[in-house]
Amino acid sequence: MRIAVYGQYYKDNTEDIIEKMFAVFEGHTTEVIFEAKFYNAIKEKELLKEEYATFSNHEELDRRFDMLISIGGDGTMLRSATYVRDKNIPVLGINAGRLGFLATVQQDEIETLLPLIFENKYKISPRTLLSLDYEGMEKEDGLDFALNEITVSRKDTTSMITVEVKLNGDYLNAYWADGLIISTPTGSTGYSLSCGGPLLIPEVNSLVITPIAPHNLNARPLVIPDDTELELKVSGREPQHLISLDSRILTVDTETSFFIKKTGFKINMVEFPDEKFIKTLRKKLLWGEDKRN
Ligand SMILES: NC(=O)c1ccc[n+]([C@@H]2O[C@H](COP(=O)([O-])OP(=O)(O)OC[C@H]3O[C@@H](n4cnc5c(N)ncnc54)[C@H](O)[C@@H]3O)[C@@H](O)[C@H]2O)c1
Ligand SMILES: Nc1ncnc2c1ncn2[C@@H]1O[C@H](COP(=O)(O)OP(=O)(O)OP(=O)(O)O)[C@@H](O)[C@H]1O
Repeated sequence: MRIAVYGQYYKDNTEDIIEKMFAVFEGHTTEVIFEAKFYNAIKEKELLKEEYATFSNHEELDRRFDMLISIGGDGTMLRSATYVRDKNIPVLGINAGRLGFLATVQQDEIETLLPLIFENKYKISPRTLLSLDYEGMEKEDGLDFALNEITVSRKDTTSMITVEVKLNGDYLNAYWADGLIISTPTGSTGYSLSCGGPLLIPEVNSLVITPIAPHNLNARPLVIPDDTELELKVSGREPQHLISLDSRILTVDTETSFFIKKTGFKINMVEFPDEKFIKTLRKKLLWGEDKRN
């Protein structure tokens, strides 16, 4: 099996994770490739018994790899998507962070769950992504699509912005707010949820438009079909505003029309039979903890 490994940080618990992971790899024919910066951090600590090949960007990650293992939190999973892009390489997240909605394999589950990938005992959960486009946009790496959400927000000001939204060319609304979130089902448990948006099961073919602190109190989160093409335009006191794609940020001139639609590819997340999305939801949202039910 050809496995790519990615992590953003080297922390105290990285050593334990790497050791457990390689203990599982032993006894299986594996070809491992590391993201270069993560590899250098691990190498410095003399954790590895042999030398490994590295990749530094998505072009260097070979399409024929069978899986990418992301070591970190949800933020690291989001960044993993920028390496995998349209390559169809399944992504498995080992959670070294806190919440772990996307990185679902906990550190103490590595020895029990990781062997299942060699026995083909896992499912793929395909996740919808969003793409961004506007005139003059520079297609920088990782700045043209999002797994969680695309957000517009104010920049260098406390005053609200007005976000005009059209759906397939039809005028929907002008949101007067701190910003607006266009979320995928995956992102529905992230920023959108914090702003009152609904939870969506990953397989649902929908997107959510969630205003961030709207001043018009009758503006509400709206669920739309995921084949909708959105056109947004921001006006406000400042000459520029921000657009975020997951954890990545762009500065854009106000009055620029920009377009959001789902990408032609999906990110394949690895899901184990005992770690399905609804179980993660129950665990993370503490459902069932209320002693009255
Ligand atoms: N107020 C908020 O809730 C808020 C604000 C900004 C960004 N975010 C989320 O953070 C993401 C970026 O992550 P980061 O690590 O770079 O930022 P970060 O370090 O600020 O972490 C944000 C938190 O959001 C969680 N998160 C990320 N994706 C999630 C998902 N799909 N479901 C449930 N929780 C999720 C992470 O586990 C983390 O606890 C954004 O895509 C956005 O969804 C949330
Ligand atoms: N490779 C790693 N090894 C060990 N610990 C890590 C690694 N990557 C991340 N962490 C720990 O997880 C924390 C969060 O990581 P990350 O930025 O990926 O996730 P996050 O978006 O903040 O999400 P979460 O809330 O799930 O932790 C880091 O501050 C760090 O403590």
